[in-house]
Amino acid sequence: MNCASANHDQWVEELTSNIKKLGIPDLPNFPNCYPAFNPVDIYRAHLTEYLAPISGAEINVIYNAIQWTTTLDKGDLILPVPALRLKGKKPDETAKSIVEQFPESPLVKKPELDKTFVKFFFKPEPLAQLLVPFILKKGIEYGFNPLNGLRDVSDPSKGRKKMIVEFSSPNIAKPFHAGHLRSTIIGGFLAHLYTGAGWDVVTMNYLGDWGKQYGLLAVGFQNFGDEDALLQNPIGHLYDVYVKINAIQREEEYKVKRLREEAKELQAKNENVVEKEAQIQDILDNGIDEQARKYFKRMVDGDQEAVNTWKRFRNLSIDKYKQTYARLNIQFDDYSGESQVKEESMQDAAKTLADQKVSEESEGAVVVDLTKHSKKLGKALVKKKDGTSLYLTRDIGAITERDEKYHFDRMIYVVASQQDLHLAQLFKIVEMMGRKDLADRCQHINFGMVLGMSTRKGTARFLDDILRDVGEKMHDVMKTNQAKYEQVEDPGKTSDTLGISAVMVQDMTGKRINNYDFDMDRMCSFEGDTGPYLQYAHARLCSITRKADLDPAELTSANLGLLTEPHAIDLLRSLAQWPDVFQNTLKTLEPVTVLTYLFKMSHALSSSYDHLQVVGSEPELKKARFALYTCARQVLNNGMRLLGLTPVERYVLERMHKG
Ligand SMILES: NC(=[NH2+])NCCC[C@H](N)C(=O)O
Repeated sequence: MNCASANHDQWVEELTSNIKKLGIPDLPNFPNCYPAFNPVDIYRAHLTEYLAPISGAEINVIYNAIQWTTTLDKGDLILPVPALRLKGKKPDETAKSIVEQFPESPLVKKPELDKTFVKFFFKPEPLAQLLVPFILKKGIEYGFNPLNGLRDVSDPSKGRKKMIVEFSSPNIAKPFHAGHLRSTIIGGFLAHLYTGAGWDVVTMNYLGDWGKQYGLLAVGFQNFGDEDALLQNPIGHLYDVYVKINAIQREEEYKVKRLREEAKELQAKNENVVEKEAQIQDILDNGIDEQARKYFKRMVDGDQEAVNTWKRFRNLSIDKYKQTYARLNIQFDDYSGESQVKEESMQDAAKTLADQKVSEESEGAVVVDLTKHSKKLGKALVKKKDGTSLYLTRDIGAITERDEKYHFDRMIYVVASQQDLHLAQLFKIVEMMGRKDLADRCQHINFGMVLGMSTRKGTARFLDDILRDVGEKMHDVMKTNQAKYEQVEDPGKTSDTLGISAVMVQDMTGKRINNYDFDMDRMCSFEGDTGPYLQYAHARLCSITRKADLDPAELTSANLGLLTEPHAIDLLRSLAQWPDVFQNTLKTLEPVTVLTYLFKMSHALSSSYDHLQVVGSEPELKKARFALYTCARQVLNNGMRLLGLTPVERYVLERMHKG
């Protein structure tokens, strides 16, 4: 996607000659206008040129005022006249005079008036001539725009902007809960989004892998660890070990409490408490909690053996995570984590906070009083009485380290909204340290909860369990159509992919901030806007390609003037919107923006099948329709990949070929 490449130059030449044939003299050149990436920008520029003399508004204002529409009955592009900010003129009158004076255009029909709006509809034939070769040429890049990420659009040599997306970030030896699942899905999507926009994206996983509880885990392993089990299933085994040792620790805690009460009672009766106190002291000195504390201290002090054991647990867990992430099309460039934050960076930050009188001592601990800025932010603890760091302290150290290591232009933290306060405190403290520049480059992307996520066998613990369950469910469903089932090459793999799509699409169906119910039946259903439905739409297009048995190279010679039916035209109009949907998604940062579009497009597609048959049509018509469906498949494929889905080429389901 190098815009300076010979490939790109050749494409620009081709496109220029193509639009000349349509009566447009040259490719437009405006700020925010990317004709080589977004065909609708050619229309925007064309409309701007026609609107300038008749509206009296300024060119840039007009260009930016022209909007895309979410439903095609509103037109392909729409001009809200008030957005032209023409002083002293009534918008409805201006709109009327624009409609009356708008000259005959090679690209759009006569505009329509709708109160203070002017609606523009694309002429079908030029649209087909412009769009189909455009999509065929751009292929897997259609819709994406690598120029968005340039530091300076007029000078690509200044390089691309750098983005860190921190997401997923599970805690080792703890369950991978729904919050991590959502962070993984949304973060993966954001990474694809910014990569598609030409940013230089670093994906980062910030593991929860530090703190006294990891000393506890090591002690647990000394007691209950099993080498074979560890190697076979590190995540599951470490979790089991953790649960066991944690139970003992709790028991001891409870025992101390009870002994203390008993000692109190004895004291009240003036009896001897020496024995009870010795028992209490023994637990406090030698119990699991103290062992864990000592072990963690060894880790902090860099004791080789302790550190190595810890590294092993961590590395084995990461290897396993990697396999699971790969199923979701996700790779991390950087497995960082709380354990990786240097003591030095935390101390530097602590010193700055103290020097600037931002932090203060409070009963032996160190706090930052944020209530001066906002009551909601409260007082944040940054150092415990015993001098050890906290989750927040480590995040403060980490943010400065990342800045030094990556010099990022922006960083996104994809974390559940339960941690809104934590991240707000983090950003505020960084600002108060005199690093507003750094805080301003960071953003918290939050999301709501998943309710009732459980597997067939009980409460969900790990991502793998969830994916296995939905995969099995999809497999069952596929088997209900035995004849079709037999055509699927690797049903296990296909059902796995479908299951993953089901989970992901359900997750992305609402706005991020909304909670939703984890509903396995609904997400695996083919009725309604689900992952399997989207996969079905894609697989069906692939099947058309197979059956048409045409050489893709022949498509360039298709007679696109034959695409005249309303269904064909509406499908083309919908396909033209995809680059604008992508641009809009960069603003909303919501996967649902993409998903809503893909479902709408798929519906247009499915209602067109009966009207636009490929097999059995005249050869020329067959070719033209095949070109149209090839474009639709490309757009669906690009959209699905942006969401992190793996489009399947062949699969079966109950309602197959119903539509
Ligand atoms: N920089 C951060 N604090 N990222 C979020 C980490 C999430 C944390 N490991 C948890 O599970 O709650």
